[in-house]
Amino acid sequence: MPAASLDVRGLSAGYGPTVVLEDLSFSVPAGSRLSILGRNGMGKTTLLASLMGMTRRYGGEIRVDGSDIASAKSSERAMRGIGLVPQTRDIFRSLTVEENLLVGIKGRPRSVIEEAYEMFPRLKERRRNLGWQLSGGEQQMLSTARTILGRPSVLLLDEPLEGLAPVICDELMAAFSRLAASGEMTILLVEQRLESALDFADSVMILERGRIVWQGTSETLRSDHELVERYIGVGSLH
Ligand SMILES: Nc1ncnc2c1ncn2[C@@H]1O[C@H](COP(=O)(O)OP(=O)(O)OP(=O)(O)O)[C@@H](O)[C@H]1O
Repeated sequence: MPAASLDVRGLSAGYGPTVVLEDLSFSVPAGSRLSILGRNGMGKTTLLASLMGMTRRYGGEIRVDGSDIASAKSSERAMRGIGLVPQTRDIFRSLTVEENLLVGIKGRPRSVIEEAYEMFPRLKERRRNLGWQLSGGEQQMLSTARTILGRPSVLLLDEPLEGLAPVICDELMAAFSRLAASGEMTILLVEQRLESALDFADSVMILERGRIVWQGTSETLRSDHELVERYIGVGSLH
């Protein structure tokens, strides 16, 4: 599937009776990259989960290449091109790397696993290791690779760098940039590391208490220290 556009209009969502996201509207053109920023607990994970159909929706539209998927179940959204790499790095701990990847190929030939190994050569070295034997960085690579083997047209990455060593973060960000440059996916990245988020994205959205408080280009945000301090935190930019 080629990259798809994402248009969200008036999205309100939450958990049970709790409304977390209120009236969000934004657009991400096909093949572009959006970083989603904001302090802890502001609704970033809830937004990605809502795009994947894992929360309760109170209203609004979610259009992928123009067609509304807001009422579709998670499994149907996955079929229609949404792929989520969750913050929890969901992998099967008792399966090998290769078995985990086989789960992600969705009916494509087994040989496509090589695409994952090309993206993350470390996974090839570890292909017979069990999920629980992997480092945090390798688990993130596996979780990402498994989602990507399903060829999503809109990829959602939830804090992929959390808790990882700088050298692994660089490796992952380079892989995400290569994916974005391929033009095959539209990518939404939730990331606390501001420099990485700005380097990666064309545009940025800041959430505060479940609302969008700022949208603009990475360049504009990078040069506006007051804005960064107000919504993200003092000393976030180096
Ligand atoms: N399963 C849940 N049930 C009820 N409330 C929840 C649930 N998950 C998150 N929340 C609440 O929703 C709000 C937004 O949380 P969310 O995890 O989306 O924020 P976040 O910006 O991703 O934060 P972080 O950077 O810490 O991951 C918080 O007030 C949180 O307590």
